[in-house]
Amino acid sequence: MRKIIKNGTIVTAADTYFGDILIDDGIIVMIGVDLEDDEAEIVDASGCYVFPGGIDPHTHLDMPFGGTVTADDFESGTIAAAYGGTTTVIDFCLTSKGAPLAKAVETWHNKSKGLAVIDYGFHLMVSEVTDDVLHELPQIIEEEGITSLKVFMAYKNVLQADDGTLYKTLLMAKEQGALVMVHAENGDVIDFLVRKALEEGNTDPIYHALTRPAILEGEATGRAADLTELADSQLYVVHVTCAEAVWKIAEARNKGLRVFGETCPQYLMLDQSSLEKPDFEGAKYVWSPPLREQWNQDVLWDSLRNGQLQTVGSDQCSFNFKGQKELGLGDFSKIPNGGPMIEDRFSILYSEGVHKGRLSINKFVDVISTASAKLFGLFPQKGTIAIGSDADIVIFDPSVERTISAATHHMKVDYNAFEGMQVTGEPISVLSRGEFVIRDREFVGKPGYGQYLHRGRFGEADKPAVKKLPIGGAY
Ligand SMILES: NC(=O)NCCC(=O)O
Ligand SMILES: [Zn+2]
Ligand SMILES: [Zn+2]
Repeated sequence: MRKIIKNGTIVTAADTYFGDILIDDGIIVMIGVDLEDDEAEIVDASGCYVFPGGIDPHTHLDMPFGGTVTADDFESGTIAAAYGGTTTVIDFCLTSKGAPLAKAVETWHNKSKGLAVIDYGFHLMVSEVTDDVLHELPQIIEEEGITSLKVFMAYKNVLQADDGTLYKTLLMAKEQGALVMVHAENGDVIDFLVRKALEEGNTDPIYHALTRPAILEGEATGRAADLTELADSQLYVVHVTCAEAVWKIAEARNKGLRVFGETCPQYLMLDQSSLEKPDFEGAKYVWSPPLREQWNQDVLWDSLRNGQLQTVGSDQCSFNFKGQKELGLGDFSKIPNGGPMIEDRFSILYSEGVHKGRLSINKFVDVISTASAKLFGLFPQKGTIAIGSDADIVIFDPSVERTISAATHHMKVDYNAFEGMQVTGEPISVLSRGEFVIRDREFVGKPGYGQYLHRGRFGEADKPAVKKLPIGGAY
C-alpha cells in the first residue's frame, strides 16, 4: 500500500524542510511538495515533525544477568521502543568461553524471531580469542552481518575479558571491517573495592556507585583507546558517564584515532544521589557504570553537541524492583545491574536536548538515529529520510506536554527511572518499513514483523554506492 505523509516538517541530521513523503512497498520513493497519488493513503502530519525512526544501538532484551533474566524480552521491549519512537534496536548477543559463537547467535535468533515488532540486529560479545574464535568469527561477520564486537573490561569472573583479548579483538576487527565496542571500567580494581566495602559492612545500594569511581572508567577508556592506536583499529565506548572518560575519548579523537563514544539518557538526567533513596529504592538506579555527580551531566551534553560523543543508546536492561532488584537486599553486589530506558530515550533527548536548547534539532536526529546507522553499517537504509531509504518514520508532535510514569509506560517492568519527569513532545505515529507500528498512540504492529538486519562493515557508510534510478521511475 502506498502512503503519502503530508504537511509535516521533515528533519534529518542535515536538513529541516516542509514537504511530503511518498512511500511504496516500505521504501521512500519520492519527497516533494504537494505530492499526489490516487492510490496512496494520506497520512496527515500537520503541526508535527517527521523524523527518521530512532536507532537504539545498545539494548539487552531477554538477557540473563545476575542470576535472573531481564523483565523485557524482544516483544515487550520492541513494543516499548516503538511507542518511544525507535524503529531499530541492536542487541548484545552474549557468548561464553569455550562455546561456539554460532550457537550463541542461534540462541539470540531464537529469542527474537517471531517476537520483534521493529527491525533489529546483534552485536557479538567476545570473551576470549582462541584458535576456534579466530576461525569462526570471520564467517559469522560475513554470514550474519554482525559487524560489531563487544568486549567487557568489567564484571570480573562473569563477563570480563583481559587486555590481551581486547587487543586481539581490535586486530581482528581491523582486518574484518568490524567495530569493537567496550564496556570501559577497570573490573579488577572494582572487584577489590567491592569486596572491601562488603567486608566493612557497607551493603547499601549507594556502595555500588562508591566502589566504581569515575577514575576507573577514565582509566579503562584511555587503556582501550591506547590499544586501539597500537592496533590501528576502531573503537566505540558504550555508556560513557563522566568527564574522566570523555577526556580520554576527546584526546584519542584529537590524535585522529577512530574512537567513538555513546552516552545514555540516564547519565544525562540522573545523578548518584538516586542510589541513596530510602527503603532500598536506590536499587532501582543500580547499573554500570554507575550514576555520577551531577556536574558530569553538563560535560556529557556538551560532548554530544560538540561531537566528542556521537550517539545516545538506552542500555535497556530492565529488572523489576520486586523480586529482581530485591535479590541484592543486604548485599549491593547482588543487585542485578541495569535499568528500563528503551521507551523514553527519544523523547527525553528531544525534550531536554532540543526543547531546552542544548542540541539543534538536526544534532538530535544525528545522535538518536543517523550516527548509529553510519557507525553500525545501516546507513542509508536506516537513519535518514531519503529516496531509497526504508520508510522508518516517526511523526512527532512537539506541542504535547506529558509526564513519564510506570503507570503509562509499555515496558514490562514495575518502575520507571524517570518517574514524574515532565517532557515536551511525543511520538504520535511510528512506521517501520512503511507500515504503522504505532498509529495515533495505539500499538497496531505485529510480533514477528521486525526483520533481522544483516549489517555492512565498518566504514562502508563513508563510501556509499551511487544509487541508480530505474528508467521512468521515481526511484
Ligand atoms: N549497564 C548495566 O548495568 N547492565 C547491562 C550490561 C552492561 O551494559 O554493562
Ligand atoms: Zn556495560
Ligand atoms: Zn549495556
